[in-house]
Amino acid sequence: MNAIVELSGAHVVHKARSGGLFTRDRVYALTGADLTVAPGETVGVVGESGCGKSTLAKVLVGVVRPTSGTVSFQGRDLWSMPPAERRAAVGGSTGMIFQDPSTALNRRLTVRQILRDPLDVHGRGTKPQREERVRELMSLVGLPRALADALPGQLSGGQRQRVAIARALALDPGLVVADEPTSALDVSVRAQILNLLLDLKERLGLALVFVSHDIQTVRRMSDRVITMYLGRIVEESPAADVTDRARHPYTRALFSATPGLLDPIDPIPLTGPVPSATRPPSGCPFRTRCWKADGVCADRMPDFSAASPPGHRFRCHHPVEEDASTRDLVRQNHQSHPREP
Ligand SMILES: Nc1ncnc2c1ncn2[C@@H]1O[C@H](COP(=O)(O)OP(=O)(O)OP(=O)(O)O)[C@@H](O)[C@H]1O
Repeated sequence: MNAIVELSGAHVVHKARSGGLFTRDRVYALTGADLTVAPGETVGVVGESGCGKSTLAKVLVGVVRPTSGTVSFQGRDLWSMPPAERRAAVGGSTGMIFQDPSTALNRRLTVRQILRDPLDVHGRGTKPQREERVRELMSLVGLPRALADALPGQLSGGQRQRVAIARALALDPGLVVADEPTSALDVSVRAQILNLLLDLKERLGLALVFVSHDIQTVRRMSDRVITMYLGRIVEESPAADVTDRARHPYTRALFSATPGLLDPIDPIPLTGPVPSATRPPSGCPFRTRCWKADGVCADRMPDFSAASPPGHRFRCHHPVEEDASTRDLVRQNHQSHPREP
């Protein structure tokens, strides 16, 4: 089946800023990302703050242009298209849902205007057809019609996020990218929004890329989980296996620290801070915190190795043994302290 979107060797490098001014330093937000999203699948993206999850999400929907590498939409290189064609391709294929609907929605526009805007911009249908589409979108996300003339400030947080979801769906995209879609919401409405996303995905056959700090939710929502560390994708694993069969030490450590996923055991400790994205370590970026690291890890970043089942791959010179339990890893970690190679 053709991929909806495919990244190949995508790098994003920003100029670093200090006190509002650019410095000579560079921030390596995304390094060599290869990723394919197929129709109908849900891909979860996990990793600590600053590891490049949002950057990856924005590259996937054409909001950020990679410094190098390619982004292909249905086989066509997005950034070599003329701008008008690119906008049409992005608008018609993808929708994005941001973390905070209060800032993502124009507070001066009514719900009806917010939902009609993408239809107007992309010239979809006649005026009455657009009005009908707005009604359809509101009903799709469970918003009462009476709210059509409300402003975002008159809605609850959950209702605002429903508007943002409806807007992302306006042009009937095949892919929706949701970047922390529930983290700004009250705990009581988070489950409703997640269930809505799952329901829409099923009903509309959407592919979903779901970025979240909440590892438990990512695992529950996704078919496949991508682990990122300091701008790099270090593992791709079927979601069902990611808790106790992931092969990258970082993925195992991340999931071991999530309450409720494993038997109550001590998490695998990670020593030291995440290094700066301005000066990432040589070789494998995780080596400075990894209990398995040695000289080769400092020399070069390993290529991806394939693991079972198909679709599982990781980048590590010293992967976790296939049958190692998290308890084994905690023990190993205690025995060998991470060394600076
Ligand atoms: N426009 C920018 N200019 C400079 N640096 C940036 C810019 N956007 C992102 N960065 C940096 O790039 C790195 C990756 O950022 P990104 O927002 O993608 O991470 P993240 O994993 O989504 O973080 P979080 O979970 O905290 O949202 C970080 O070091 C961040 O500070």
